[in-house]
Amino acid sequence: MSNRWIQPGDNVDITNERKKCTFDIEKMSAFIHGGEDKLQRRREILEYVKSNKSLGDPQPIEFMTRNERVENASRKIVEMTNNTDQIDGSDFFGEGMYYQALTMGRDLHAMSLHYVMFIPTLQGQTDDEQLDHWLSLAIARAIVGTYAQTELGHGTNLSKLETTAHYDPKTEEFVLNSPTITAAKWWPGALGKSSNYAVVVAQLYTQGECKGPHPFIVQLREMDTHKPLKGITLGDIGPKLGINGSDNGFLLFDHVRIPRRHMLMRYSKVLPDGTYIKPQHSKLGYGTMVFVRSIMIKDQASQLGAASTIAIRYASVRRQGEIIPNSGEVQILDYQTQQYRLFPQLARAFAFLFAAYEIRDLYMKVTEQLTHGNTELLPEIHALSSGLKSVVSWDTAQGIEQCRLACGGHGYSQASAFPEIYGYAVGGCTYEGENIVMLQQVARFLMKAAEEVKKGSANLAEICAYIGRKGEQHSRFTSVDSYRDEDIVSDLEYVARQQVFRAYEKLRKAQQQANSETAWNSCSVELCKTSRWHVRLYLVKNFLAKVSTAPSDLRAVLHDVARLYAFDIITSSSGNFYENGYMREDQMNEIREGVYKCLHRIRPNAVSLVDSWDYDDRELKSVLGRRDGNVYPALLEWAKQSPLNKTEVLPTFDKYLGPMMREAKSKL
Ligand SMILES: CCCCCCCCCCCCCCCCCCCCC/C=C/C(=O)SCCNC(=O)CCNC(=O)[C@H](O)C(C)(C)COP(=O)(O)OP(=O)(O)OC[C@H]1O[C@@H](n2cnc3c(N)ncnc32)[C@H](O)[C@@H]1OP(=O)(O)O
Ligand SMILES: Cc1cc2nc3c(=O)[nH]c(=O)nc-3n(C[C@H](O)[C@H](O)[C@H](O)COP(=O)(O)OP(=O)(O)OC[C@H]3O[C@@H](n4cnc5c(N)ncnc54)[C@H](O)[C@@H]3O)c2cc1C
Repeated sequence: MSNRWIQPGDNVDITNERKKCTFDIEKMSAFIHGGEDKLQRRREILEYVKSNKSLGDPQPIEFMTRNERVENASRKIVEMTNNTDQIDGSDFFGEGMYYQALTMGRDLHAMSLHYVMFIPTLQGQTDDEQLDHWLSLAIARAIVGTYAQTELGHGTNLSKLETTAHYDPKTEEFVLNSPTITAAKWWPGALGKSSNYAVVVAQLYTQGECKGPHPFIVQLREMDTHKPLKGITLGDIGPKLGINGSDNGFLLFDHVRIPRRHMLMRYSKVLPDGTYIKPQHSKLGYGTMVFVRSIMIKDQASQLGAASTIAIRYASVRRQGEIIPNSGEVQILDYQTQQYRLFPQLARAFAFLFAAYEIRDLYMKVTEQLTHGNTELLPEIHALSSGLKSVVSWDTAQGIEQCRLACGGHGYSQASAFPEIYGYAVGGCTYEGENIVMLQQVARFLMKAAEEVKKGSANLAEICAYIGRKGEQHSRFTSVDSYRDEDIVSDLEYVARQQVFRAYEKLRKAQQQANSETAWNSCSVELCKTSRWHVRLYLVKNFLAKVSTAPSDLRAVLHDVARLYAFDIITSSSGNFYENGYMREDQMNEIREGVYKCLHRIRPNAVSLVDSWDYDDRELKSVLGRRDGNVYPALLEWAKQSPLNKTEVLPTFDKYLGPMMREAKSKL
């Protein structure tokens, strides 16, 4: 079988790995990326990005100062968006995200929020007339916007946001104000220096009543000079753990007036006389968050896929220690512990990517239904996107760290790209709703389902139908080889269902003794566990179902990966499966053996599996993960670019170290 990943001059070990591959990598790449046509488009976009020198970095960004990073990112995003004819702009999830990942990397930039939240909010929250006016300006890039919701004092609890928008019917204007320091908007991406517009979420007051948080479009800076408008104070919030190419910002209003029609009025409205028209569903205004939570799943999967690619490739070229004495040092990928550390991360990346396709499809369905005023699926997409966002971003962050650790010392260097990948991805645990908080949103959905079941209703959404099923009292497991997909799912359903009812009963009891919120708080650890099990069950079910749709010659290898994902979940929570004698210790021990079997079976295909994700070096940006495996000369070249190496002797020597040593020597 031909293999496009093998080229002359490559490291011998990585080449040998690729020669061992038992499946068609191109076919696998097409399956992973949604079809041959999609794969072909990836290749065309890559070719274009590589051919346009202006889309490149003048030096590795790790060696740049923050100001240089912001400038470099701004230059590239303008060049990138000057050339959007290179992609199908309607395919944000596929071509848009790939084009931006290749060009911009993981440092974000002046227009990330413009594309990820500002434009989607205009699309989702404006009425027709507003859409006509604002969307064309935003798409043409005549204005650059962000999404300013979080404040210094409140991010999670939107009902307590402090920024106010008081309607004045005399002038038909809203007056935006930040009454306290804690009302300052804080965090919005590209707010500090780049954006001149923002969707600002503020408490709407009309006719003397507060109507809760609503979105408004607000001009922040003068069009020509880019100076802040009167009454507006804003700036950058300083360096962060990651995404330092983005100027996340702060913003305060001092009685700034905006026209009535700058309130986004697709769902809620304020009429000229101040009459408030409420939306059909109270959370329709939160739609952009649901959108971002949905696209985050793919983004997080890509980051974990990249980390796994780097670590697995590196483990195939790194030789250290002997397994059989005097027979030469082995590739570290041959250590079972290394496989145990890395292959589950790759398996997770697959599980998350396949879930990302599902949530994308559900999001599109919900959007379509909303155009007809149908809000039926809102609770389901809110629960699923919140749950996936939380579990996926957490596992991704932990997985990236495992990959880093598995690369030893070199994993700690920024040459590996791990610090950048981690700094970028771990933000996902916090933004778009702190994970623990979002898990509790899922739990609300699950507790309602449990209540329905208790009441004898069979009317549950498919996603939580397992809660109403009776299920087996004992696992059907007899041996790993005969452990069918439906048995795996049934075992996970048992544990997820048990946890739902454990939390439900605990909550019910607590509610008899305390008010609803206090009761909820006293059960919240169990409630979060419930949500995690629900999401893991979904991920496993979806992964196995997806594998069954793969071309037949890919199914065996993918099935090993999917089973590893499931077995890893089961064995790392064995206690839950022993409850009520559902599973025996000997059965669990067999499943544990199943993990080792999967590792052994995946080992020969490990490098080819990560090649199938189709990361180009341009996207990975990692010396350790480079396609050709020639890591050591590349590390030396990378280090030589350090600004500290521009001179043989640093001024600090003459200032500090030199005098110290000379003085010490003179005293001897
Ligand atoms: C032309 C092409 C060009 C191409 C260029 C392309 C360039 C592309 C660039 C691509 C880059 C790709 C990378 C993508 C990812 C990376 C992006 C990084 C950017 C990060 C940006 C971050 C932004 C933010 O963080 S914005 C701020 C987000 N904030 C939050 O999420 C706040 C969290 N809090 C909440 O959501 C709520 O307050 C909540 C849910 C905690 C509680 O709300 P509440 O009002 O107090 O409600 P509650 O009483 O608890 O519940 C009431 C009821 O309502 C239900 N509910 C709540 N929310 C929703 C919802 N959203 N939808 C539906 N229902 C909801 C809730 O469940 C309750 O229901 P019941 O139980 O029935 O009562
Ligand atoms: C990289 C990054 C980019 C961001 N970009 C934007 C942006 O573009 N626009 C924007 O508006 N915002 C943005 N944010 C802000 C982000 O959305 C918020 O930080 C996030 O929603 C969490 O809110 P918080 O900071 O108020 O956390 P807090 O709510 O203060 O959380 C602190 C702790 O309290 C816990 N906690 C809070 N409430 C509860 C509860 N009810 N029950 C149990 N535990 C609770 C949390 O679990 C957490 O452990 C960004 C943040 C980051 C890190």
